[in-house]
Amino acid sequence: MINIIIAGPRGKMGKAAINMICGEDTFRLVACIDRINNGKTLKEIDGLPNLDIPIYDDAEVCFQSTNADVFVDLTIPEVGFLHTKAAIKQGIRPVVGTSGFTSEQIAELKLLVKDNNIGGIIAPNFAIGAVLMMKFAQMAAKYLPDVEIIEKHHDNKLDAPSGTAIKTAELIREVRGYKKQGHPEEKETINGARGGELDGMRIHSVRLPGLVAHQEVVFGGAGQTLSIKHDSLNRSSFMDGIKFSIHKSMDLDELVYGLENII
Ligand SMILES: NC(=O)C1=CN([C@@H]2O[C@H](COP(=O)(O)OP(=O)(O)OC[C@H]3O[C@@H](n4cnc5c(N)ncnc54)[C@H](OP(=O)(O)O)[C@@H]3O)[C@@H](O)[C@H]2O)C=CC1
Ligand SMILES: O=C(O)C1=N[C@H](C(=O)O)C[C@H](O)C1
Repeated sequence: MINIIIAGPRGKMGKAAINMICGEDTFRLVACIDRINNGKTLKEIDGLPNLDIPIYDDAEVCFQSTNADVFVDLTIPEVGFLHTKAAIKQGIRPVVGTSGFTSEQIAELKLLVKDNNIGGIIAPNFAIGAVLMMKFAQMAAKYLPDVEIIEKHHDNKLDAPSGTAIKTAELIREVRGYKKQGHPEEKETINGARGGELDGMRIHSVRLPGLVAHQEVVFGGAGQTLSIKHDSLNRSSFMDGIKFSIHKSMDLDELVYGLENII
């Protein structure tokens, strides 16, 4: 039995993850972290399972008072980072879905995990289709190095570009390095028209109501283009990846960044 704490239980991902965890025979939800509802239990919150699971607003108090194996964070980067540090210091294995951590923060967490002799996972995207899209894009970039990334999300998303778009660009960078793209003398007449830039790759973030999570990686070569596209149509797309990561985190002895490294 794996004892699990979740932060962000009222969020879109938190709710879906709680339902998934409560339906698994080998998982036991033991506490939640929520900035409101301290001292209440899950069953007192509308839309959450009718369970006597305690809720804490203070992550450190939660980790010190609860016997847990794995901590799942589905919040926002600023608090998610603090939660994750506190969990690791308590020897609780992190499974982080929250996007928007900087590379410096990820490096700091990797060291902390090593120092505490545990393992864990930070996954910019838990959907297997998205992981394949990123890997296929990395394969294609070896042959078609001119590439732009278009990610589209719901308009409640706080971070831009998405964690998935950053991870995609990082994977492509591993095979092609820096490459200046577009006309050498191109100029924006409206700021941001060419998107954000990572090692010469342009990343365009679209935010609209009605969208969930979508990304297209577009390659261009002489007389041809190649598009690799993934769509998450609802949040069930992420649940198998979270389930897998919780199990896998129990065997890891390092903090892995990206599901592609362990599937
Ligand atoms: N890795 C993956 O596959 C996926 C990752 N994500 C990421 O997961 C995270 C959550 O996404 P989603 O569920 O859609 O977002 P929601 O906005 O629906 O939920 C976010 C949760 O975080 C809580 N929260 C926000 N601010 C604070 C704060 N200052 N202190 C404590 N809690 C806070 C919210 O509580 P409150 O209501 O009080 O603000 C809410 O419960 C995001 O970072 C998103 O990018 C999303 C989908 C897939
Ligand atoms: O906020 C979201 O919704 C998502 N966030 C993750 C990201 O930033 O890549 C994963 C997925 O795209 C959904």
